[in-house]
Formats: sequence, C-alpha cells, structure tokens
Amino acid sequence: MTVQSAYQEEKDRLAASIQDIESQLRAIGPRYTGDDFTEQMLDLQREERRQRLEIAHREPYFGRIDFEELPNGNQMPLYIGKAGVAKQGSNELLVIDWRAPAASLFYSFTGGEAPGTFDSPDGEVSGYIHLKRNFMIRQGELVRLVDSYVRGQEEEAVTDEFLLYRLGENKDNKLRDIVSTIQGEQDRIIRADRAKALFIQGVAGSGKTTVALHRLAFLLYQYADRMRAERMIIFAPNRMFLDYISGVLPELGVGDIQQTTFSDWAVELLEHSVRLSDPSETMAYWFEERRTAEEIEAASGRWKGTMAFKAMVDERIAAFEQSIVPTVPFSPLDRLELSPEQMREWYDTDYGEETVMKKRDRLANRIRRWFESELKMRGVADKKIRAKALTKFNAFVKKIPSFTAVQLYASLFQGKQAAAAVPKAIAAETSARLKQGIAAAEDLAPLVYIHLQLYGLDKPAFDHIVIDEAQDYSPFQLEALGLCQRTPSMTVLGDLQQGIHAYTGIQRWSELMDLFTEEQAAFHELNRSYRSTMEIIEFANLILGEMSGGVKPAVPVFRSGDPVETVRTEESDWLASIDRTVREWKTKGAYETISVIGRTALECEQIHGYLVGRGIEASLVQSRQPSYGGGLTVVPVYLSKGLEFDAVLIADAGESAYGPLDAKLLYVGCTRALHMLKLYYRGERTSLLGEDA
Ligand SMILES: Nc1ncnc2c1ncn2[C@@H]1O[C@H](COP(=O)(O)OP(=O)(O)OP(=O)(O)O)[C@@H](O)[C@H]1O
Repeated sequence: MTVQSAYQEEKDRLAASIQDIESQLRAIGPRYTGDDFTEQMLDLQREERRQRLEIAHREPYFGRIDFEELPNGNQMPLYIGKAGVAKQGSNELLVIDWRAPAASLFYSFTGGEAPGTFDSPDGEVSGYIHLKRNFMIRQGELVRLVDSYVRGQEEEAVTDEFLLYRLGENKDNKLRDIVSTIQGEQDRIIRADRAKALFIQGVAGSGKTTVALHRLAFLLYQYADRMRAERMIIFAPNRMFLDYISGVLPELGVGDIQQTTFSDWAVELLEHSVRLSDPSETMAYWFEERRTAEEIEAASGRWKGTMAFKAMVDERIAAFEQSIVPTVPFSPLDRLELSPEQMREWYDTDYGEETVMKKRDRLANRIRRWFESELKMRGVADKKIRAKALTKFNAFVKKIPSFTAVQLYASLFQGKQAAAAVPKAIAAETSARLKQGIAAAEDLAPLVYIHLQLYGLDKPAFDHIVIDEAQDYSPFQLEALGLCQRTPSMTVLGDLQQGIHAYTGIQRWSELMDLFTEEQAAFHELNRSYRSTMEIIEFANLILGEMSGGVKPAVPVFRSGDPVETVRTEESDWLASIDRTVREWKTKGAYETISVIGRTALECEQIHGYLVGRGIEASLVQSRQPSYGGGLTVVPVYLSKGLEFDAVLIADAGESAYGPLDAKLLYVGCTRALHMLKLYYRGERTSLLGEDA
C-alpha cells in the first residue's frame, strides 16, 4: 500500500469514527435532575460514558497495531486511544483503551519478526505483529501518520520520531499525559502488580511523576472490582506541585483521587489537635544560609525519622498499654470485688485486634456491665447504694489512664526517661513547641503513628498510596502510612540525586525498602531522561560527579539542542544581565515557560523586584504558594523541584551561592530545563562546575 493510500484510508476511518462517537454523544440526551434514586444512578453512568466519549472525541486514538493471534487467528487492526469505545449499537470495538491488555503490545513491541505477547485474563496471548502505526490527530484532523514498524520492512522503522516530536514541544503550566508515547520501561511500571510496595528510583526528568499518575489510571481500570479512586491517595511535596500535576488524571478520565501533602493529611487525621509550624521557617533555616554536614547529620528531623526513634515510641505505647489494666481490685460494694487478674484476662484475651484506646474503653464498659449485673443478681434496689456504687465505678474508671496522641508524644520528651534517651536540644525544642499546640513537620509521622495505634483509622483503608519525592521521606513516615493499609500497595518514587532535604530524608532506598518483606517490595530504575536535551543532561551529570546511593547517571534521549552557557558577570551588571537574557528569550518567542532560578528566597525577591521594576511581567514563587501560573517565574532553587520550564536561567552559579555541599541543589536547578539552560555567576564560579575555563 502506498503512503498516500494509507493516509487516505486512515483519514476516512477517522472521519467515520468521529461520526460514530458524535452520534453516540447525541444519543445520551440531557442530564436527569429529578429525585428518583434509580434514575440518578443511571444518570451517573450516562455521565461517565459521556465523559469517556468526549475524551475520545477530542483525539479518538493515537496508535494502531495489526495483530495476528497464534495459532490460526485473523489479522486485525487494533486502534488504541485514551478511552475505549464500542461501535454504536454493537460490541465491536472502535477503539481499545490504552490500559487494556492487548494495548500493552503497542508499548512493549520494539520490532523484530518474533511473536509479541501480552497477558490477558485467560492467560498469555501471542501473535505476529504486522504493523505499528502512530497518529497525531488535532481538532478531528489527521495531521501526522508514521509507521514505526511494518513486518518485512524493518529497515524503514522510525521508532522514536513521535517521542522526539513530543519532547521537542514547549510546556505550559501543567504536566500532561503521555499515553501516546509511553516507553517500554515506563509501561512495565505502570502495569506492575498492584499488591506491591513498588519503589522507583528515576533520574531527573525520567517521567516518575507522570508514570505514577498513569499507573493509578491503569490500576483503576485493571482492578475495577477491587480498587476505588476514593480509596487512593497521592502525596506530593507541596500545594503548588499538586496544582502543577492536577491536569493529568482528569485527562486520563480519572477523578476523585485525594491529592495532598503529608503535612496537610496528617494535621487533618489528627483532627487539628495541633497546628503546623510554618514550613517556610524550616526552609529558610536549611536553605537561606549554608549549613554544615555536621548540622545536617544532627538534624532533629533525621533523628525523629529513624526506626530507633520509632522503637522508643513503641515502647512508650506499650508502657501506656501496660498501665491501662488496674493493679488494684475494684470494689463497688462491701464483699463485692473484681480482681485485677480478671480484668487482665478480659483485656488480654477478649479484645485482641483492637486499638489501644478502644481496648481501654471496652475494658471500662466491661467493668460497668460486671458491676451492674452483680447488683442485679444480688437484688440491690436501694437507690442510695446504687448511686454510691456508681460513684465508685466512675472514680475507678477515671483512674484508668487515657492519652491523646499529642499527650503521649509529648510525654516522650519530658522527665528522666527523656533526659537519658533524647538529645537535650531536641527534647527542649519539641516540648516548648507542643506546649503551644504546635507541631513541626518532623513531629507528624510519630504523631500519626501514635494516633493510629491508639485510635485506629476512622476511614476506609487505602487501596493504593502514591508517594512522590519519596527520597525526602523517613522510614518512620512510611511506617505510619503503612498503618493505613491492610496489605502494602504503594508506588514510592523519587531520586536520591535530588535529595536536597538531607536533614530529613534517606540516603539509600534500602532504608525504606527494608520495612517490607522481599515478596512485598519491588524496585525499578528509570535512567533515561525525557525532559532535557542531551547538552543539558550531560552538563547536569557533571555537577554530581560520583553518584551516591548506587544510582546511575541520567541517560538522555537523543535530542540535541543549544549548548549550555556559563557566563561570568560583574556584580554591578548582574541584575541587568539577567534582565537582558530574559528579554532576549521573551522576544525570541521560542519559549512558553521561562524560569530564573535563584539560590535563596531573598535573592529571588531582589531579581523579581528588578525585573518587574523594568516592566517585565514575572511572578515570584514562594513557599506555601497554592498554584503555578507558567510564563516567566522567579523561583528559589529548593522550590523548583518537580517543575519544568522550556528555558532556565540559573541566576548565580558562583562559589558563594553553591558550595561543595550544594551539588544536589544545583543539579535540581539545571535539570528543570527542557530546551535551554544558561548560568550566570558572580565572582568565582562554583567548583561544582569544574575548572573555570
Ligand atoms: N514517554 C514519554 N513521552 C513523552 N514525554 C515524556 C515521557 N516520559 C516523560 N516525559 C516528559 O518528561 C518530563 C518529565 O516528566 P516527570 O516530571 O514526570 O519526570 P520526573 O522523573 O518526575 O522528574 P523530576 O524528578 O525531575 O521532577 C515531562 O514533561 C513528561 O511529560
């Protein structure tokens, strides 16, 4: 078949598909607004269908694979799109959903005569692939068609053309879905078994966040009978990042998944019994001035994140539990006594799986039931005697200790025990804070853990948890989250090379993975970076020098761009230089998003003030910012993590800005750039960039 006739055939098929989808949309009719429950349910189903059809209407499909099932199957074209659609009035599929088992061929097949395979509910299916075709459809028109594989003509394969085209595009203020260009290594993670704690170490720009979001869409599709969006949760580092990723799931047809930060979630779980200290103060402490390796090592956040501290917490909970069962008899009347042994027996044997405070309450109720039945059996009817017995009961039960999570946590930092076990400064600081009803981020994991041990979870357990930027999490934090699931089903992703919050995070993945058994945990690595050009990745890799934590350097996708420039500027000309570069980039009109990345918030304020003062429209990113607007932004490097920009200007890569301990910070800054990276420096250039030429 000639290219022209293939193109015409696909154009015709596209027009017919769109017509079919439009006719199905029209047939849905208006929404139901009445009170009838059954009608309301039917309306919800119709609405879901309408949303799926609308997604399909925008771009019905992006791929086609011609498959001949073995043995004896017919050759049939499968069209793959974001939403599966059947032909109107029939069961025949017009488009298959990208998450369907057969669609995995489209992502995993990279050429060759050997049969391709996929797992179906009835077992492994294998067959020959005759054609793999990519489409680009915009506003209902077929704008591009590329055959990346034609059986018998492999030399003509243009495997990555579509990917390169996508990667070369500019980005706006939101992360996008990648269903049409998911790579094999990413697809394996997306479709991995649900019942695992899946750890992903991925270099900057390897698609970790994107892949995790696609994985959720896949899990909801594949395990529709067992997993619900309302019982899934995504933890991201801050609210601005949440806003940045907020477009992906709706575009994949997924709603209702809770997306939050660990701090916001924890404070809510603790029923706002504490207020969170201002996180910008913590940021300012660690990032606005230089800190030493010793200071980082001795940070209270690290100490509180360890399993050793968790053991202390466990001991404290156990001691509390031990003190619950009274050691003296309860005697509501003369010659009527309930022995401590009996109470112990009830406690130990009857309430096995309950949480601590529930057991406490059940014991109190049991004692009450005991004395009421005893009074009945003895025929005590005298109101005065009964009232006296009740008073004794109330006094007795009152003495059974009771704790809130905050009280129990606070008790860890008080008294002789604390003096022996807790570093003095940490005890003093934490106690003072808790007295004012304030908790720091580092207190939240232990508080949540204690709360869950004492009171349990008053919501359904999570079917799946996603943790982004997990290198900043502590083992204790993960343990606390583990209490919210019956069996581990998590996607835990991060990059040790971007572990800029060393005062709280991990240095090796084993610190988190060791919390699970071998069967429960799985580890994947993503080493290809899709975000940045080869020039940018190679430049950024040099900053890190030797990789720590057993991590391999990022491998760029073959996409070449402008060379990275480092330029010295005089102090007196520094701001004007930034102004000139930004103007030049803006005038060129080649970039949609530009960022000037500063070392500190203070520096960013200064740059922002200067630019705005000279009529340049720019926004300043600050901690606790709820959204990211795109365009030109000035952002402190430690808040730029997770974001990306078409062009990045590192405002000052001087030695006084980035010292030897700041390699990861500078790496994060540089790897935010897609197409263009430039660095200014004042005075000496940072030694992290090697010898100044
Ligand atoms: N298969 C792909 N096809 C097209 N684009 C991709 C693909 N994989 C990743 N990308 C793009 O690469 C960029 C980086 O993705 P993402 O932000 O998910 O990476 P990350 O690993 O979380 O990055 P970082 O750790 O640096 O924050 C995004 O623009 C994303 O759309």
